[in-house]
Amino acid sequence: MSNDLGAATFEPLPTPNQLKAELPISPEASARIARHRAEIDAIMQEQDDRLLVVVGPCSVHDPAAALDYARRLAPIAEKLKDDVLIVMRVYFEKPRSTGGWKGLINDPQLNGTHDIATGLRVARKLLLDIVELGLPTGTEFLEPVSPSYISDLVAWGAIGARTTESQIHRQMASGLGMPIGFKNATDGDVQVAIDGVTVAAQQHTTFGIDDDGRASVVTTRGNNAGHIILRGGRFGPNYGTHNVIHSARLLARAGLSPRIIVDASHANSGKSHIRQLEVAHELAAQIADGEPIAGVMVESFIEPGAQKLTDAGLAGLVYGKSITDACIGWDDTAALLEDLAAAARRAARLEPVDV
Ligand SMILES: O=C[C@H](O)[C@H](O)COP(=O)(O)O
Ligand SMILES: C=C(OP(=O)(O)O)C(=O)O
Repeated sequence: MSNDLGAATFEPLPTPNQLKAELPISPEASARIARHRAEIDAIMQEQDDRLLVVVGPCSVHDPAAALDYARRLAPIAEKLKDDVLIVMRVYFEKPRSTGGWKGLINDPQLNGTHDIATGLRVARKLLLDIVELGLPTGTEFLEPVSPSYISDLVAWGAIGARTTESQIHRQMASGLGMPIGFKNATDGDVQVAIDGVTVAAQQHTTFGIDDDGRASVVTTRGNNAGHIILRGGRFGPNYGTHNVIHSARLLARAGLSPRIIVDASHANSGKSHIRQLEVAHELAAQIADGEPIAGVMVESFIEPGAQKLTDAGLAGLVYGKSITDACIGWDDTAALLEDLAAAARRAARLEPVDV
Protein backbone atom coordinates (compact mmCIF):
# COMPACT_ATOMS: atom_id res chain seq x y z
CA MET A 1 0.00 0.00 0.00
CA SER A 2 1.35 3.43 -0.77
CA ASN A 3 0.14 6.80 0.46
CA ASP A 4 -0.91 7.87 -3.05
CA LEU A 5 -3.21 4.84 -3.30
CA GLY A 6 -5.44 5.43 -0.35
CA ALA A 7 -3.51 4.45 2.78
CA ALA A 8 -4.29 7.22 5.27
CA THR A 9 -1.72 6.46 7.98
CA PHE A 10 1.42 4.40 8.55
CA GLU A 11 2.43 3.32 12.04
CA PRO A 12 5.66 1.34 12.53
CA LEU A 13 5.42 -2.07 14.21
CA PRO A 14 8.13 -3.65 16.33
CA THR A 15 10.29 -5.87 14.17
CA PRO A 16 9.98 -9.67 14.39
CA ASN A 17 13.41 -9.78 16.07
CA GLN A 18 12.31 -7.23 18.69
CA LEU A 19 9.17 -9.21 19.54
CA LYS A 20 11.07 -12.50 19.63
CA ALA A 21 13.67 -10.95 21.97
CA GLU A 22 10.88 -9.75 24.25
CA LEU A 23 9.08 -13.12 24.16
CA PRO A 24 11.73 -15.74 23.33
CA ILE A 25 11.13 -19.39 22.63
CA SER A 26 13.21 -21.81 24.72
CA PRO A 27 15.45 -24.37 22.97
CA GLU A 28 13.32 -27.15 24.57
CA ALA A 29 10.06 -25.71 23.16
CA SER A 30 11.67 -25.23 19.77
CA ALA A 31 12.80 -28.88 19.71
CA ARG A 32 9.31 -30.03 20.77
CA ILE A 33 7.69 -28.02 17.96
CA ALA A 34 10.14 -29.50 15.43
CA ARG A 35 9.16 -32.97 16.67
CA HIS A 36 5.45 -32.20 16.47
CA ARG A 37 5.86 -30.88 12.90
CA ALA A 38 7.64 -34.10 11.89
CA GLU A 39 4.93 -36.24 13.55
CA ILE A 40 2.14 -34.38 11.75
CA ASP A 41 3.90 -34.82 8.43
CA ALA A 42 4.44 -38.53 9.15
CA ILE A 43 0.70 -38.94 9.80
CA MET A 44 -0.18 -37.20 6.53
CA GLN A 45 2.38 -39.33 4.63
CA GLU A 46 1.00 -42.57 6.14
CA GLN A 47 4.17 -43.28 8.10
CA ASP A 48 2.37 -42.92 11.44
CA ASP A 49 -1.05 -44.52 11.78
CA ARG A 50 -2.38 -42.14 14.42
CA LEU A 51 -5.15 -39.68 13.64
CA LEU A 52 -4.42 -35.95 13.59
CA VAL A 53 -7.10 -33.93 15.36
CA VAL A 54 -7.01 -30.14 15.02
CA VAL A 55 -9.40 -28.90 17.67
CA GLY A 56 -10.10 -25.59 19.37
CA PRO A 57 -11.96 -22.33 19.09
CA CYS A 58 -12.95 -20.87 15.75
CA SER A 59 -11.03 -17.79 16.86
CA VAL A 60 -9.23 -16.62 19.98
CA HIS A 61 -10.84 -13.45 21.36
CA ASP A 62 -9.99 -13.88 25.05
CA PRO A 63 -6.47 -15.23 25.70
CA ALA A 64 -7.42 -16.25 29.28
CA ALA A 65 -10.28 -18.43 28.01
CA ALA A 66 -8.06 -19.90 25.28
CA LEU A 67 -5.45 -20.84 27.88
CA ASP A 68 -8.17 -22.29 30.12
CA TYR A 69 -9.25 -24.42 27.11
CA ALA A 70 -5.64 -25.47 26.47
CA ARG A 71 -5.26 -26.57 30.10
CA ARG A 72 -8.34 -28.81 29.71
CA LEU A 73 -7.09 -30.18 26.38
CA ALA A 74 -3.48 -30.95 27.37
CA PRO A 75 -4.25 -33.90 29.73
CA ILE A 76 -6.61 -35.43 27.15
CA ALA A 77 -3.93 -35.07 24.46
CA GLU A 78 -1.49 -36.86 26.75
CA LYS A 79 -3.98 -39.63 27.60
CA LEU A 80 -4.90 -40.33 23.95
CA LYS A 81 -1.46 -39.78 22.45
CA ASP A 82 -0.99 -43.36 21.25
CA ASP A 83 -4.02 -43.05 18.95
CA VAL A 84 -4.39 -39.35 18.14
CA LEU A 85 -2.08 -36.39 17.82
CA ILE A 86 -4.07 -33.45 19.15
CA VAL A 87 -3.20 -29.99 17.81
CA MET A 88 -4.98 -27.02 19.34
CA ARG A 89 -6.57 -24.54 16.94
CA VAL A 90 -5.15 -21.16 18.01
CA TYR A 91 -6.59 -18.94 15.29
CA PHE A 92 -5.74 -15.25 15.42
CA GLU A 93 -6.57 -14.11 11.88
CA LYS A 94 -10.10 -14.40 10.48
CA PRO A 95 -10.86 -14.02 6.78
CA ARG A 96 -14.36 -12.52 6.63
CA SER A 97 -16.94 -13.07 3.91
CA THR A 98 -18.46 -9.60 4.04
CA GLY A 99 -16.61 -7.82 6.86
CA GLY A 100 -16.50 -8.01 10.65
CA TRP A 101 -13.92 -8.50 13.41
CA LYS A 102 -10.74 -9.83 11.78
CA GLY A 103 -9.24 -11.57 14.78
CA LEU A 104 -7.11 -10.92 17.84
CA ILE A 105 -3.96 -9.83 15.99
CA ASN A 106 -5.88 -7.26 13.97
CA ASP A 107 -8.04 -5.97 16.84
CA PRO A 108 -7.05 -7.33 20.28
CA GLN A 109 -9.32 -4.90 22.15
CA LEU A 110 -12.33 -6.09 20.11
CA ASN A 111 -13.44 -2.50 19.61
CA GLY A 112 -12.12 -1.34 16.26
CA THR A 113 -8.96 0.27 17.67
CA HIS A 114 -6.80 -2.18 15.65
CA ASP A 115 -3.81 -2.16 18.01
CA ILE A 116 -1.88 -4.66 15.89
CA ALA A 117 1.39 -4.26 17.84
CA THR A 118 -0.45 -5.43 20.98
CA GLY A 119 -2.25 -8.10 18.97
CA LEU A 120 1.05 -9.62 17.85
CA ARG A 121 2.42 -9.49 21.40
CA VAL A 122 -0.67 -11.10 22.92
CA ALA A 123 -0.71 -13.77 20.21
CA ARG A 124 2.96 -14.65 20.72
CA LYS A 125 2.57 -14.78 24.50
CA LEU A 126 -0.48 -17.08 24.25
CA LEU A 127 1.32 -19.41 21.82
CA LEU A 128 4.28 -19.58 24.20
CA ASP A 129 1.97 -20.44 27.12
CA ILE A 130 0.20 -23.17 25.14
CA VAL A 131 3.46 -24.62 23.83
CA GLU A 132 4.71 -24.76 27.45
CA LEU A 133 1.79 -27.10 28.21
CA GLY A 134 3.26 -29.49 25.62
CA LEU A 135 0.40 -28.94 23.16
CA PRO A 136 1.13 -28.45 19.46
CA THR A 137 -0.56 -25.34 18.05
CA GLY A 138 -2.26 -24.80 14.69
CA THR A 139 -3.27 -21.56 13.05
CA GLU A 140 -4.46 -20.06 9.77
CA PHE A 141 -1.90 -17.80 8.13
CA LEU A 142 -3.65 -14.91 6.45
CA GLU A 143 -1.60 -11.71 6.47
CA PRO A 144 1.74 -12.18 4.63
CA VAL A 145 3.68 -10.21 7.27
CA SER A 146 2.35 -11.84 10.47
CA PRO A 147 4.08 -15.28 10.22
CA SER A 148 7.46 -13.61 10.84
CA TYR A 149 6.24 -12.80 14.35
CA ILE A 150 4.69 -16.11 15.40
CA SER A 151 5.38 -18.99 13.01
CA ASP A 152 8.26 -20.40 15.09
CA LEU A 153 5.62 -21.33 17.71
CA VAL A 154 3.24 -23.08 15.32
CA ALA A 155 3.34 -26.83 14.54
CA TRP A 156 0.66 -26.89 11.82
CA GLY A 157 -0.75 -24.19 9.56
CA ALA A 158 -3.75 -23.72 7.31
CA ILE A 159 -4.46 -21.69 4.22
CA GLY A 160 -8.17 -20.92 4.28
CA ALA A 161 -10.90 -21.48 1.71
CA ARG A 162 -10.92 -17.81 0.71
CA THR A 163 -7.17 -17.69 -0.02
CA THR A 164 -6.36 -21.22 -1.18
CA GLU A 165 -6.09 -20.08 -4.81
CA SER A 166 -4.03 -16.99 -3.96
CA GLN A 167 -0.47 -16.98 -5.27
CA ILE A 168 0.58 -14.84 -2.29
CA HIS A 169 -0.62 -17.51 0.16
CA ARG A 170 0.86 -20.41 -1.77
CA GLN A 171 4.23 -18.59 -1.80
CA MET A 172 3.82 -17.90 1.90
CA ALA A 173 3.23 -21.63 2.54
CA SER A 174 6.31 -22.50 0.53
CA GLY A 175 8.38 -20.44 2.97
CA LEU A 176 6.88 -21.83 6.16
CA GLY A 177 8.51 -24.62 8.15
CA MET A 178 5.45 -26.57 9.33
CA PRO A 179 2.98 -28.86 7.51
CA ILE A 180 0.30 -26.77 5.82
CA GLY A 181 -3.27 -27.75 5.00
CA PHE A 182 -4.98 -26.09 2.05
CA LYS A 183 -8.76 -25.86 2.35
CA ASN A 184 -10.94 -26.52 -0.67
CA ALA A 185 -12.41 -23.29 -2.07
CA THR A 186 -15.69 -21.85 -0.79
CA ASP A 187 -17.38 -23.04 -4.00
CA GLY A 188 -16.29 -26.60 -3.14
CA ASP A 189 -13.47 -26.84 -5.71
CA VAL A 190 -10.92 -29.35 -4.37
CA GLN A 191 -8.50 -29.14 -7.30
CA VAL A 192 -7.44 -25.59 -6.29
CA ALA A 193 -6.39 -26.94 -2.89
CA ILE A 194 -4.38 -29.72 -4.57
CA ASP A 195 -2.80 -27.11 -6.83
CA GLY A 196 -1.98 -25.09 -3.72
CA VAL A 197 -0.08 -28.06 -2.25
CA THR A 198 1.82 -28.49 -5.53
CA VAL A 199 2.71 -24.79 -5.85
CA ALA A 200 3.75 -24.53 -2.18
CA ALA A 201 6.20 -27.40 -2.68
CA GLN A 202 8.10 -25.28 -5.21
CA GLN A 203 10.72 -22.62 -4.45
CA HIS A 204 9.59 -19.03 -5.01
CA THR A 205 11.24 -15.66 -5.10
CA THR A 206 8.90 -12.99 -3.86
CA PHE A 207 8.43 -9.94 -1.60
CA GLY A 208 8.65 -10.20 2.16
CA ILE A 209 10.20 -8.74 5.29
CA ASP A 210 13.29 -9.99 7.07
CA ASP A 211 13.40 -10.41 10.85
CA ASP A 212 14.62 -6.82 11.18
CA GLY A 213 11.48 -5.67 9.41
CA ARG A 214 13.21 -4.60 6.17
CA ALA A 215 11.30 -4.98 2.91
CA SER A 216 13.20 -7.78 1.18
CA VAL A 217 13.40 -10.13 -1.77
CA VAL A 218 12.72 -13.54 -0.22
CA THR A 219 13.54 -16.89 -1.80
CA THR A 220 11.63 -19.73 -0.15
CA ARG A 221 12.77 -23.34 0.28
CA GLY A 222 9.50 -24.98 -0.86
CA ASN A 223 7.27 -26.84 1.58
CA ASN A 224 6.91 -30.58 0.92
CA ALA A 225 4.56 -31.10 3.86
CA GLY A 226 1.35 -29.88 2.23
CA HIS A 227 -2.04 -31.61 2.25
CA ILE A 228 -5.68 -30.74 1.68
CA ILE A 229 -8.63 -30.11 3.97
CA LEU A 230 -12.19 -30.86 2.86
CA ARG A 231 -14.48 -28.22 4.40
CA GLY A 232 -17.57 -28.44 2.17
CA GLY A 233 -18.64 -25.70 -0.20
CA ARG A 234 -21.45 -23.52 -1.46
CA PHE A 235 -23.26 -26.53 -2.87
CA GLY A 236 -23.08 -28.65 0.27
CA PRO A 237 -20.82 -30.87 2.38
CA ASN A 238 -17.94 -32.94 1.00
CA TYR A 239 -17.04 -35.21 3.92
CA GLY A 240 -18.89 -38.32 2.66
CA THR A 241 -17.12 -41.50 1.56
CA HIS A 242 -17.58 -40.71 -2.12
CA ASN A 243 -15.99 -37.23 -1.75
CA VAL A 244 -13.12 -38.56 0.35
CA ILE A 245 -12.25 -41.31 -2.12
CA HIS A 246 -12.61 -38.97 -5.10
CA SER A 247 -10.31 -36.38 -3.48
CA ALA A 248 -7.79 -39.08 -2.54
CA ARG A 249 -7.70 -40.18 -6.18
CA LEU A 250 -7.14 -36.59 -7.34
CA LEU A 251 -4.24 -36.32 -4.88
CA ALA A 252 -2.72 -39.60 -6.03
CA ARG A 253 -3.05 -38.45 -9.65
CA ALA A 254 -1.09 -35.30 -8.72
CA GLY A 255 1.65 -37.49 -7.23
CA LEU A 256 0.74 -36.53 -3.64
CA SER A 257 -0.09 -38.54 -0.54
CA PRO A 258 -3.80 -39.45 -0.74
CA ARG A 259 -4.36 -38.76 2.96
CA ILE A 260 -6.80 -35.99 3.77
CA ILE A 261 -7.93 -33.82 6.67
CA VAL A 262 -11.69 -33.36 6.93
CA ASP A 263 -13.14 -30.29 8.62
CA ALA A 264 -16.36 -31.17 10.46
CA SER A 265 -17.28 -27.48 10.65
CA HIS A 266 -17.83 -24.72 8.07
CA ALA A 267 -19.77 -25.85 5.00
CA ASN A 268 -19.60 -29.48 6.17
CA SER A 269 -22.00 -28.62 8.98
CA GLY A 270 -23.70 -25.48 7.65
CA LYS A 271 -21.89 -23.70 10.54
CA SER A 272 -24.23 -25.41 13.06
CA HIS A 273 -22.36 -26.70 16.11
CA ILE A 274 -25.07 -29.30 16.67
CA ARG A 275 -24.64 -30.64 13.15
CA GLN A 276 -20.85 -30.37 13.50
CA LEU A 277 -20.86 -32.83 16.39
CA GLU A 278 -22.92 -35.29 14.33
CA VAL A 279 -20.56 -34.89 11.35
CA ALA A 280 -17.52 -35.46 13.55
CA HIS A 281 -19.02 -38.72 14.91
CA GLU A 282 -19.87 -39.79 11.34
CA LEU A 283 -16.25 -39.12 10.44
CA ALA A 284 -15.15 -41.33 13.32
CA ALA A 285 -17.18 -44.17 11.77
CA GLN A 286 -15.64 -43.51 8.32
CA ILE A 287 -12.15 -43.55 9.85
CA ALA A 288 -12.86 -46.83 11.65
CA ASP A 289 -13.86 -48.23 8.23
CA GLY A 290 -10.40 -47.39 6.89
CA GLU A 291 -11.13 -44.36 4.67
CA PRO A 292 -7.98 -42.31 3.86
CA ILE A 293 -8.84 -39.63 6.42
CA ALA A 294 -5.65 -38.79 8.28
CA GLY A 295 -7.04 -35.86 10.23
CA VAL A 296 -10.18 -34.21 11.51
CA MET A 297 -10.73 -30.54 12.27
CA VAL A 298 -13.25 -29.52 14.92
CA GLU A 299 -14.27 -26.06 16.11
CA SER A 300 -14.68 -26.38 19.86
CA PHE A 301 -14.64 -24.08 22.85
CA ILE A 302 -15.71 -24.14 26.49
CA GLU A 303 -19.36 -23.19 25.91
CA PRO A 304 -21.33 -24.46 22.91
CA GLY A 305 -22.60 -22.14 20.17
CA ALA A 306 -21.62 -18.59 19.33
CA GLN A 307 -22.46 -15.07 20.45
CA LYS A 308 -22.42 -11.62 18.86
CA LEU A 309 -19.68 -9.15 19.68
CA THR A 310 -21.25 -5.85 20.80
CA ASP A 311 -19.96 -2.37 21.67
CA ALA A 312 -19.49 -3.62 25.25
CA GLY A 313 -16.46 -5.67 23.99
CA LEU A 314 -15.07 -8.45 26.17
CA ALA A 315 -17.05 -7.26 29.22
CA GLY A 316 -20.33 -7.94 27.43
CA LEU A 317 -19.48 -11.51 26.41
CA VAL A 318 -20.23 -14.93 27.88
CA TYR A 319 -16.92 -16.50 28.98
CA GLY A 320 -15.54 -19.24 26.72
CA LYS A 321 -18.07 -18.86 23.90
CA SER A 322 -17.09 -18.17 20.29
CA ILE A 323 -17.61 -14.75 18.70
CA THR A 324 -17.13 -16.15 15.20
CA ASP A 325 -18.41 -19.58 14.08
CA ALA A 326 -20.43 -21.74 16.47
CA CYS A 327 -18.31 -24.28 18.36
CA ILE A 328 -19.17 -27.52 20.12
CA GLY A 329 -18.85 -27.22 23.91
CA TRP A 330 -16.27 -28.77 26.21
CA ASP A 331 -18.17 -31.87 27.40
CA ASP A 332 -19.07 -32.89 23.84
CA THR A 333 -15.46 -32.26 22.82
CA ALA A 334 -14.04 -34.55 25.50
CA ALA A 335 -16.42 -37.37 24.48
CA LEU A 336 -15.74 -36.81 20.77
CA LEU A 337 -11.96 -37.06 21.27
CA GLU A 338 -12.43 -40.46 22.93
CA ASP A 339 -14.60 -41.58 19.99
CA LEU A 340 -12.01 -40.38 17.45
CA ALA A 341 -9.25 -42.17 19.37
CA ALA A 342 -11.26 -45.42 19.36
CA ALA A 343 -11.83 -45.01 15.60
CA ALA A 344 -8.11 -44.44 15.01
CA ARG A 345 -7.35 -47.55 17.05
CA ARG A 346 -9.68 -49.64 14.90
CA ALA A 347 -8.34 -48.12 11.65
CA ALA A 348 -4.75 -48.87 12.64
CA ARG A 349 -5.60 -52.59 12.51
CA LEU A 350 -6.88 -52.37 8.90
CA GLU A 351 -4.93 -52.58 5.67
CA PRO A 352 -4.76 -49.15 3.91
CA VAL A 353 -7.52 -48.57 1.32
CA ASP A 354 -6.19 -48.68 -2.24
CA VAL A 355 -7.34 -45.47 -3.95
O1 LIG B 1 -14.03 -19.76 10.47
C1 LIG B 1 -14.45 -18.66 10.37
C2 LIG B 1 -15.40 -18.19 9.38
O2 LIG B 1 -16.11 -19.21 8.79
C3 LIG B 1 -14.72 -17.37 8.33
O3 LIG B 1 -13.81 -16.52 8.95
C4 LIG B 1 -15.77 -16.58 7.59
O4 LIG B 1 -16.64 -16.02 8.47
P1 LIG B 1 -17.83 -15.07 8.02
O5 LIG B 1 -18.52 -15.73 6.88
O6 LIG B 1 -18.65 -15.00 9.28
O7 LIG B 1 -17.25 -13.76 7.66
C1 LIG C 1 -11.91 -19.66 8.20
C2 LIG C 1 -11.86 -20.96 8.40
O1 LIG C 1 -12.24 -21.90 7.56
P1 LIG C 1 -12.55 -21.81 6.00
O2 LIG C 1 -11.36 -21.18 5.37
O3 LIG C 1 -12.77 -23.22 5.64
O4 LIG C 1 -13.79 -20.98 5.86
C3 LIG C 1 -11.37 -21.52 9.68
O5 LIG C 1 -11.05 -22.72 9.74
O6 LIG C 1 -11.32 -20.75 10.62
